[in-house]
Order: sequence, then C-alpha cells, then structure tokens
Amino acid sequence: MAATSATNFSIGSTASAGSTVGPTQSKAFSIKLEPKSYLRNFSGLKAANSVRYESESSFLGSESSLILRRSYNTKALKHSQRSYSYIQPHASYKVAILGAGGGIGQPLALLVKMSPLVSALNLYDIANVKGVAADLSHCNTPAQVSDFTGASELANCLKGVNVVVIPAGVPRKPGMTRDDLFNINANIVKTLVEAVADNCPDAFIHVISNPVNSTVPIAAEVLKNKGVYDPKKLFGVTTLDVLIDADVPVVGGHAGITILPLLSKTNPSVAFTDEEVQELTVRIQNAGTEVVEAKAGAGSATLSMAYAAARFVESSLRALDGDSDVYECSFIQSDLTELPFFASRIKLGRNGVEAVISSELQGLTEFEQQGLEALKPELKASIEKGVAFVQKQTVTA
Ligand SMILES: NC(=O)C1=CN([C@@H]2O[C@H](COP(=O)(O)OP(=O)(O)OC[C@H]3O[C@@H](n4cnc5c(N)ncnc54)[C@H](O)[C@@H]3O)[C@@H](O)[C@H]2O)C=CC1
Ligand SMILES: O=C([O-])CC(=O)C(=O)O
Repeated sequence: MAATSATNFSIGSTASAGSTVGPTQSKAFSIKLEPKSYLRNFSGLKAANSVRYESESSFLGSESSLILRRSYNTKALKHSQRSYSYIQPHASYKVAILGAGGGIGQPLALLVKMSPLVSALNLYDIANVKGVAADLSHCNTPAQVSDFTGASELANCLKGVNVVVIPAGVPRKPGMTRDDLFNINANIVKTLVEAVADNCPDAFIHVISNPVNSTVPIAAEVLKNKGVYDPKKLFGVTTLDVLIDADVPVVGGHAGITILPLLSKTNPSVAFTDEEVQELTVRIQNAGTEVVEAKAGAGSATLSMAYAAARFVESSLRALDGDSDVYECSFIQSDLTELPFFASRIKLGRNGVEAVISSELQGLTEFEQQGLEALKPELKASIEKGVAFVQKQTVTA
C-alpha cells in the first residue's frame, strides 16, 4: 500500500507499536510526494548504462532536489529536464567518510556505496571500521571500499578525495545542547580538517559533527592557517532541517532558535494560522531534540541524518560532474547577513558554492523577521567560539 499511495510528510509522524513517539501528536501539515520515484531512484546498479540523469542516476533525493529547485526557479526546472535527460554518469569520484564506524557513518557509507557516481569509498575511524568495510564490499556496486583505522592511516584515506564527509564525534544525550559537545568535537574536527588540508585541499568538505554552528568556523580557521581555505567548498550539513519539512527553506544555523524555518515560503504555498506557524517553528527547531529524547541516551538522529548527508553528497557529486542545476541548503561562509556564516539555499557548481539565493531573506513575515533578529546573537557567539578555539591554539603552539 505504501508503495502506491502518496507519502504524507509531517513532522513527528512516527508511531511505534500502538504508541506515538515524541512529545506531541503530529498534526498533518503535509506536502504530498509520490513515493514511486524515490523507489525507482534507489539503485546504484545502473552506472554502466546510459541512464536518465534526473530520475535514475541519482540514487536518492532527486524528487526533493527538484522541489528545492522548483521553489527557486521553475524556468530552471524546465531547462534541466531538457538539458540533463541523458547524461552518462561516471563512476569516477572518490568520497571519504571520517567517523565511518558510527551511527551516522555506517548507514551513510551504505548509501554512498550505492551511488553510481562513486568509484572509491574510503572509510576512516579510530576503531571498528574494518568490519564495516568488509560488510559493504559485498554490495556489488561500482564503488571500491577501503578501510583506514587510526591517525597513521588518515593521510592515505584522504589522498585524491573529491568529497570528505565528517560525522566523527560524540552525539547528544537527553538534557544536552549541541554546544555541550563543543569540548570534545572541536578538537576532533580540528585534527581531521588539518589532515584534509594537507592531503586533499581541493575537496568539498561536509561537516556534520556538532555543534555545526562552531565546527564549520573551526574548519575554516584551520584551512586558513594552512593557506588552503576556499569558502566555496566548506559546508555545514543542515540538510536534515530541510528534509524534516519536505519543502520549507530553513535558514540561520543548526541549533535551537538559530534554526529558522521560513514557513511563509513553503512551496506549494500553505496558509498557516499564526498559532500553526509558531507551533511548527518550535517543532522544527526541536526535531533533533525529539530524536535524542526518543533514543533515551543512545544518541541522536543517525538514519535520517545519513539519508540527508547522502543526498548532500550526491548533490555535490552531480555538481562536480557538470549538472548546472543543483540546489541545496547549507551553513556556509555568507554575506547574506552581517554574520560571517549563515545557512541558506545555495546553488552548487563544479567549484562549490556558485550562488547564495539572496531572495530567501526578502519579504519575510514579521514573525520570521523577529526570529531572524533573535537568532543572530546566539549564532554570532557560536561562530566566535569556534574561531577563538583555533586562534587560541595557534597562539599557544
Ligand atoms: N549536522 C546534523 O544535522 C547532525 C549532526 N549530528 C552529529 O554527528 C556526530 C556523530 O553522530 P553519531 O554518528 O550518531 O555518533 P557516533 O558516536 O555513533 O559515531 C561517531 C563516530 O566517530 C568516531 N570518532 C570519534 N573520534 C574520532 C576521530 N578523532 N577520528 C575519526 N573518528 C572518530 C567514533 O569512533 C564513532 O564511530 C555528532 O556530533 C552528532 O551531534 C547528528 C545528527 C544530525
Ligand atoms: O539533535 C542533535 O543533537 C543531532 C542533530 O543535530 C539533529 O538531529 O539535527
């Protein structure tokens, strides 16, 4: 039944064995998507053939990506359907996952292994990654899987890599904020990005490790210190905030009130009452916390995060491969506001960020404008905390 009926996306709509999960019953603020295209796309076995770029070579998320683009530019959509009908995807890109043995890393590795665009998949962790690689290598898709364990193997893991994804670090437990992870994850991200700078400075870098609002500025400072910073190629992965709601642009950052969904820009347009807007905004801001609480000490979102990260990887690879019509949301260096980093919709190209969609912040409702002003001090402090962390270590070194 699920395969033939439309999927109803709503926040917190999960139900388990007779009980609903999450603090509140979900209300169906829904956007309907046809599931059949998701299923059709979920194939990594077609790389050897000429396949439809839009509908088949992308192993996931092309429908979501289409929605993102449609809401930005319907002309671009028509153009893309003409221009990208038949392109031969090359299984020629190298992807590295740092933290590949973890809750996000493992399912992410499986999803990336299914991409017809990936020729080599390098998995790195400080432990337990050999088994993951052995397991994955039995999936007969084009990507060759290799495992790398511990600091001495990190450089080899990164040589020649096009996209590096970093989910290494600790996740939250109930009662914690993402910022509570700073003391452990800041060092992990700093060390890993130093190795990226030394071994694959041209790679797209996708930072998942929290707090993203600080770890992305940390990565930027490390890359600057190494003289290889290209702001167009450094991304904080905020895709999950967008997926949760199917088609609402989410701007700002990736923690608490810094996550600002722009519900007035929902596509197709939905007329929410003021109460619904307030309720939905809080639900989206707390979506990660809902999972943390439901997992009750066993971590935070892993499967949905892996799906979101895999979609961002696939979008990056499509952009690298010459698709000129790729849009995503990401936390990047930005001049959209007075803050040095800001999440918004971006256009991806061969060299990374090609354009920031500045129309995003135009015509905000009063509620959204207030939310934007309210998030700035917290986001600014998180960015400065990340920058100061690296600068302090550089001075004392
Ligand atoms: N950006 C986002 O939207 C989201 C971010 N996250 C964040 O992703 C991170 C990872 O979450 P999970 O996978 O659930 O955690 P996990 O604990 O299951 O996995 C983390 C992995 O990182 C590895 N690791 C630790 N130190 C390392 C190092 N120095 N080098 C390489 N690997 C190292 C661990 O061995 C482990 O395998 C957390 O910080 C979490 O908060 C989680 C969900 C969404
Ligand atoms: O909530 C967390 O700690 C993990 C996360 O960033 C998310 O699920 O959005």
